[in-house]
Amino acid sequence: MDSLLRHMVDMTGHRDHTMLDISVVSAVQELSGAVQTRVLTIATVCGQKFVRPRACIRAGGVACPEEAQDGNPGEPISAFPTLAHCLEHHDSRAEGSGPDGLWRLWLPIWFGDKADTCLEITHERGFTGEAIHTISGIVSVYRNFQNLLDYSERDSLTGLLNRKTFDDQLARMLHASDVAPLVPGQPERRHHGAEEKQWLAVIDVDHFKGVNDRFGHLYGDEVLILVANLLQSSFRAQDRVFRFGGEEFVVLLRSTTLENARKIIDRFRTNVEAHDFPQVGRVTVSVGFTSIRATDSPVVTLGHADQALYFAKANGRNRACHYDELVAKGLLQTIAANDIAEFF
Ligand SMILES: Nc1nc2c(ncn2[C@@H]2O[C@H](COP(=O)(O)OP(=O)(O)OP(=O)(O)O)[C@@H](O)[C@H]2O)c(=O)[nH]1
Repeated sequence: MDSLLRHMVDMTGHRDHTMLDISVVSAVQELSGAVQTRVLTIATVCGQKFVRPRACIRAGGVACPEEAQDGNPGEPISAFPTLAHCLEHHDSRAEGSGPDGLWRLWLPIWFGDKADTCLEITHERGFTGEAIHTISGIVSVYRNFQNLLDYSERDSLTGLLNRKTFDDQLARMLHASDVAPLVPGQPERRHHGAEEKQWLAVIDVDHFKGVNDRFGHLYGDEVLILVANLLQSSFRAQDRVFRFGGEEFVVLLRSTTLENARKIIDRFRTNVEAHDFPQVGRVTVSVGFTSIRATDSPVVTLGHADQALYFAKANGRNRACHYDELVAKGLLQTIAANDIAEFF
């Protein structure tokens, strides 16, 4: 019992999804004597379900997060027929033995009718009723805590990630293996296509004060919710979309070329322009974007995107401007890091 309590204290002490995943696999692994315990992400891509490990621990091994690989959604759910059947029937658990002779227990984490996380426990023998009871208890605490973390990371109006989460996500992006630190005097090392980079875009709704003044705050709020929906449908699953507050949004775009970043951002801008907003009609957005360099602090990167956004606002609105291009053309001055810090 002491061990169970220790694991519960450890699990609920985290304020981060990755650490929470690691502590749940460690707890289940130790208490059930399993061969392997994994947290799986169940992602839906183009209507098809895929399964990807997110954290894993093996007998005698060390728990570790599994790195998501860009563009790889994981294995198709058809490789997990028992789990697929369980999800289809909204069951709370499923068990079965595999071709390797090992026994597996799957416990999907249901939120309403959606389960995008599942615990998988592999054992040499079947599970006793008592073991399933204990594991299910741990999974319930994990589920509640995950819900709490989600709530604290999201903006209550739009459901997008909030400003508080941004610094952490940007730091992770900077530490990801595909962002190579720049060594002065040496060319940038790249892991994907020659021109692939990470990008940060700041998006601001044009003349939003006018929307509130003419139609009232309720319609203003609805515009923000619809813009958030358009953001989520216009960007890819591996990109991250945040509401920074008010009518300002930020997107982190993963590994893509300048040409693609421009195309994706412009597709979003035209999607907003073409959308018929109830009562309000036409709404437009301005965007400033910049590449993310490992040598620049988050404040400097945000400052660059903001400078490009203000240029877009001052030059007609309803347009997307690229910071580095404006600087190269002499249309923007680079501001020293100290001066940018004073703005924030
Ligand atoms: N409805 C609603 N309005 C908000 C919210 N947060 C901020 N606002 C309003 O957003 C407006 C922002 O106006 P401004 O910063 O003057 O900018 P703008 O009118 O969009 O003009 P430009 O950015 O120059 O195109 C203000 O009137 C705020 O009160 C919110 O959550 N809901």
